[in-house]
Amino acid sequence: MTTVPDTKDERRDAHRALREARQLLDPGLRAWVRRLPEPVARVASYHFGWTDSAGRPDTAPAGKALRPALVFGCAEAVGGRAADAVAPAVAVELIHNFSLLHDDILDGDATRRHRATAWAVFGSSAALLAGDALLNQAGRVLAEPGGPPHALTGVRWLSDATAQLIDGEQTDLAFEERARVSLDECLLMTERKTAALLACSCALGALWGGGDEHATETLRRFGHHLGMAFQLTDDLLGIWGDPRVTGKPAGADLASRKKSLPVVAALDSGTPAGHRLAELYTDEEPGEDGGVPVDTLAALVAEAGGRTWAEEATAEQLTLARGCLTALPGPPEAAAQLTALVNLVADRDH
Ligand SMILES: CC(C)=CCC/C(C)=C/CC/C(C)=C/COP(=O)(O)OP(=O)(O)O
Repeated sequence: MTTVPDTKDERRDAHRALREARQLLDPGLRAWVRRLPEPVARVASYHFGWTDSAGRPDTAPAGKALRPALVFGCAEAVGGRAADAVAPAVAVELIHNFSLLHDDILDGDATRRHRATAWAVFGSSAALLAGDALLNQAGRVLAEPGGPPHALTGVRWLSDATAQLIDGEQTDLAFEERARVSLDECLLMTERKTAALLACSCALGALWGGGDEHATETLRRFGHHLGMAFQLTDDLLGIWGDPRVTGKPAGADLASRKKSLPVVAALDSGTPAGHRLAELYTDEEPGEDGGVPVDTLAALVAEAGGRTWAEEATAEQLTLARGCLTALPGPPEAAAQLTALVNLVADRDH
């Protein structure tokens, strides 16, 4: 959504990195999901796009695998091998998908990745338990007997990131009940809900790649900035994204009165459009017919400067992320691949 100095080559590199991450990740991820009891294995398998609602093999979109790509990229950026970092890549993808399964129930979202959400197909109880099962498997993946000596550190980091994710989610939900939320509060919620897991993915990759403390903490910071930019873009797509590309209904965040970053920036702007938006957000709850058209709300967010603020904040976070990649100990191609992923986040449309 933001204009970046991108090239076709970089974009091709980034897509290749995501494809390769998916290939390296999938056998391990499938094996850990297969170990789950029925019916949670079937619900999880549907959620990942491997089977349809009747349990028949399917090839539905399984997600971008951004977090695993960061694990692998950061392992290589400190001079290690991506193939040695499969366990943390599987673990972060399990946590990510636990959070999506639960998030769809909490938000009542009926569509994800262009198909019906797991709860919409199998019911809330089944989807809730499938999420629980993925969360539990993530810890097991890292704590497997015979793992590396730093495995326990990895378990602690992942557990810390998951605690932040849960806290961020509950804060996000609490915002919906509040008339006013400050931008600082919203940024902190974003850091916890989204950036913490991306930062952890990068740190785990560096740890499994044998990086020293300085490189590992630099890459954790890289993941934090990339995560902030990722959620800012997600919030922009949640209002102005093309539903045919995002796989979610148009303006879904506005219809559910989410206090996402562009909305909070608009509400905080002190402009007439911001005041009008505040009246509509609090006084007119979405009714049977959806209440105020989301187009009206989206126009007010833009008029109050919320869209421009979010685009500028995204660009700032991406610049900070790129700045973390200048002096890494691994081969330059590995840092270049991470830069390509940054540009892909900058340019993402789903
Ligand atoms: C505890 C709990 C319920 C937490 C919820 C946290 C939550 C859903 C945060 C949103 C993060 C986000 C932008 C996900 C989309 O990731 P993506 O675009 O990488 O997804 P993909 O895998 O489909 O590509």
